Amino acid sequence: MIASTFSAPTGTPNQHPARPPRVLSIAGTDPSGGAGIQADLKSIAALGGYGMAAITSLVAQNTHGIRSIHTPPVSFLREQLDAVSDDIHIDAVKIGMLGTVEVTAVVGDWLAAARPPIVVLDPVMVATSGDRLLAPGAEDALRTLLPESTLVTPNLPELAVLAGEERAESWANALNQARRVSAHYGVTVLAKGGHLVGDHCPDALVDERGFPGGDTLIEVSGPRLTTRNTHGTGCSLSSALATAQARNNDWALSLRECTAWLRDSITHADDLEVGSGNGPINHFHTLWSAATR
Ligand SMILES: Nc1ncnc2c1ncn2[C@@H]1O[C@H](COP(=O)(O)OP(=O)(O)O)[C@@H](O)[C@H]1O
Ligand SMILES: Cc1ncc(COP(=O)(O)O)c(N)n1
Repeated sequence: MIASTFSAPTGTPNQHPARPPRVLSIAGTDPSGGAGIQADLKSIAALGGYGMAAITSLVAQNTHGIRSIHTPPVSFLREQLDAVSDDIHIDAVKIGMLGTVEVTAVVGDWLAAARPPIVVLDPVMVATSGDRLLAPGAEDALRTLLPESTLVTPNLPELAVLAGEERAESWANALNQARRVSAHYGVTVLAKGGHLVGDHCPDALVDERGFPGGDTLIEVSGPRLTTRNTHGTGCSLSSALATAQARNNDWALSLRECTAWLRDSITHADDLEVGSGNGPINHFHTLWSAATR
């Protein structure tokens, strides 16, 4: 069921038709399962990919917020990354929480050596709960990864930091900010409307260099859903996009596929009843409902 739901239409470029795309998440943990590496692996699997994970930081957190963060020695992160790339052809990388300047530098060095074909950077700075996930002063280090990335997926506060500007208060301003970041760093930017108010949630891919066909904007929009269970939506969308793009090689198709899946996962988030704070989304709603049909 899942294969027919998410397989690319006939005629769409598909680099590896014979096997699922291999997607490596480089991110922090969420032992309550809603965000970070745990959300990434679920999202990669839900989109039909083979998920792998190298951990930057161990985060004691739940649906209410973050309690503490333990960062293992960065030499050990490099060992994890090399262990994967020495053995396995990686189709796409998703980068989430980096946390420190040192971790960011190790990931940058590894990217330069391993050269994965698709790099989706979710520039995680602050959790939904308001807790910091990036050390103060590490923003400049994070910016150095932008030219090495295929796609960067900031939420509105993160987009403002990347642009070095005030936070956009309208969708039109967010798109203009995304255009400036794209032009300055030579990267595709996903502008996300989740942090705006209004009855719709727009998302758009922006690339000032132009997508194939010449457009610089690919926009989608859906109704804003009423739920407090949106923990990990940014993590989930970025790893889903890395997976879909490795399969489709078509950003417009990947964005439509992933936002439709995310909307379904948010719509059915309340069914999970996990935790008493901001709970996770329902990553496998499509698969589970197909299994019981
Ligand atoms: N209440 C909601 N209803 C529908 N979509 C949402 C809702 N909240 C977030 N989204 C979607 O979730 C994704 C992540 O958005 P956002 O909340 O802006 O990022 P982040 O999780 O990184 O803070 C976007 O595609 C956004 O449109
Ligand atoms: C390890 C890790 N990475 C990212 C997030 C952000 O997720 P959210 O903004 O939905 O809280 C998080 N809470 N934990």
